[in-house]
Amino acid sequence: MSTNSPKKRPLEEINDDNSPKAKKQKTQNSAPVLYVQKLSEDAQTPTKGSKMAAGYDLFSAKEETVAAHGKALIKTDIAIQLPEGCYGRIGMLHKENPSFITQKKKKKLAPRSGLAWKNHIATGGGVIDGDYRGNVGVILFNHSDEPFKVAKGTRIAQLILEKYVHDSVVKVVDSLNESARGENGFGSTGTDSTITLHDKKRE
Ligand SMILES: O=c1ccn([C@H]2C[C@H](O)[C@@H](COP(=O)(O)OP(=O)(O)OP(=O)(O)O)O2)c(=O)[nH]1
Repeated sequence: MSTNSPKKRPLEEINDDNSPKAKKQKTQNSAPVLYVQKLSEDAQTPTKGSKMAAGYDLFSAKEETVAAHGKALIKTDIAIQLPEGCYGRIGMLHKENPSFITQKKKKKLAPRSGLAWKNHIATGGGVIDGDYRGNVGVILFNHSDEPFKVAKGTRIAQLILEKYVHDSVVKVVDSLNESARGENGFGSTGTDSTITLHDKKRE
């Protein structure tokens, strides 16, 4: 056998490169990373409810009560470093999400959906800057007549990683380019009153 002939890779190695396992590993290696620092023993790692879920569930680190028609800042006891070019947006758990389930009671309550929806709980604030390294807090508003108890370890909100333009500049101008929508807004595309508004304009 000639010593100059190019080295052939074993067949198994080639197959390995294309195997679903190898592909998954490659994807994982190049995936954007959300770094999470736990600030106390009560902190929980954000988790995705499903593979295609848009957001990571965030958990309350302490027991808190949100007063009726009141608000509270619920600490997660995690600090995060977002992937380059992203900010974090805190949003409400989807109403179909089995939310507000304490870890202990999970088995018992798992089929329940949308306590957030049923209990008139909404999130406020919600923008986590890329350079923020403090405790991620979730502002909860309670629009109901009853106090809302948040147990330790409760899923309270979701964190969505969103890409944004961070290097834009502001220019003040006398006019803007034309668009099909123009100044129409606030339900202009879907309510009867808007149709009247459009009709009036055409007259
Ligand atoms: O729901 C929220 C909103 C904000 N923050 C944190 C992350 C964010 O980067 C920082 C500052 O938030 P924001 O800029 O909205 O508040 P601000 O009142 O403008 O404060 P600052 O002057 O510190 O920017 O507070 C949270 O943990 N949860």
